[in-house]
Amino acid sequence: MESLLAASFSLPAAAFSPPSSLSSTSSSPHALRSAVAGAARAVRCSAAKDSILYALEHDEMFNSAEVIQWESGKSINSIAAAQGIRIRRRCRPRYPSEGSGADKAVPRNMLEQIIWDKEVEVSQRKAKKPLQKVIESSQHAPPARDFVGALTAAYSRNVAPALIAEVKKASPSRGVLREDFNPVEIAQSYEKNGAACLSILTDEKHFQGSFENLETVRNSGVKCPLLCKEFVIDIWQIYYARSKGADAILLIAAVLPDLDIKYMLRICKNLGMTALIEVHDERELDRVLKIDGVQLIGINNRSLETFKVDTSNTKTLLEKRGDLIRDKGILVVGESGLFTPDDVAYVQNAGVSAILVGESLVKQENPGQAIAGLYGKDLLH
Ligand SMILES: O=P(O)(O)OC[C@@H](O)[C@@H](O)c1c[nH]c2ccccc12
Repeated sequence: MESLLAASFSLPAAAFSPPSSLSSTSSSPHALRSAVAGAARAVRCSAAKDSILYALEHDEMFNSAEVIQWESGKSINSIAAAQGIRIRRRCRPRYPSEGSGADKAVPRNMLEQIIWDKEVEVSQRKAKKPLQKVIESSQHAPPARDFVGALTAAYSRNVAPALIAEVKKASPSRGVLREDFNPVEIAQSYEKNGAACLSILTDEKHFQGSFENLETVRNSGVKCPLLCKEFVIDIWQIYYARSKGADAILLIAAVLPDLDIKYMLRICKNLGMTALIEVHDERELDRVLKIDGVQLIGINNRSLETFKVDTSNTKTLLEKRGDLIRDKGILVVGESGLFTPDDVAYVQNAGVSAILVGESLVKQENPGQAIAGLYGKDLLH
């Protein structure tokens, strides 16, 4: 796994007795970087090594705080748990002192199940197409479109939350939403009826989506910026999404420790992509608000652990943190469970600039025409 934390915690502890120059108070960033590079070169696990060396060579973020975490010998699961993250990772090698960890456990909820399946899927995909190859493909993709720009333009055009319309065939909570599913037709009809951006689900196992859907929509002449709706656990997926034409990608705070979010944000920025960082509760929101460079936060009204939907979640979180969010110039997307003009007005009054809607559109015979029903008016292009 190529995320920075994943890579670092794949290292055997013995490979990681850094020189004393690595102490956070005494070393310069340069000394840190070269010490870390030295340690990385000594590592036998090639995926971890590639990832670290790649990060260093491409001037990815590496600071003393991370090295301290790295040095601490804590597993990603215990670091994540300390940040309030309940979702455990399974496939990452552990420190010997950690015992059997999550290996023999059963998943505690659907999100954990999805993440464990995703770990297997990503490692299989990477075996077929290693990180370097996928980075090369991403460099040949047409440039990323301005996701945030499209949202703000649509907001001022309509004086209503900009629409991110979702191309979604099925979900674990709702089953198949649309039998006759043609992603390009749905995307074109959303665009024609005023969607600012589109969200394309790419998870196959639980949502019946695919990266092929993302790619065909991107190549179909649709101009709206595209969000890759994926369960990202590894930077490989970000480069892959870009190589298939994504302009933005979802990062879920319930799954990713702060350090992974920071690292992934940096990669998105380098690729010209926008990260939509999804939160569901106050603790996740507070974590994300401490991270620099966040432009877009999604408040999911649906818990991915219990699937309970509660639209007042957006309102409650914005009552608590709306001022800080505005001061930071962050745009908020209200996500899930929106069906009527009243729902849209409710989240608009709560302070969102955009909404992310799947089910209530995709279930209608003509998903594009359903947009006017959702807003109670036609949207301008
Ligand atoms: O179909 P709905 O209730 O309108 O929801 C859309 C979107 O918010 C939802 O699909 C979603 C939000 N966050 C996610 C993360 C993964 C998968 C799916 C999602």
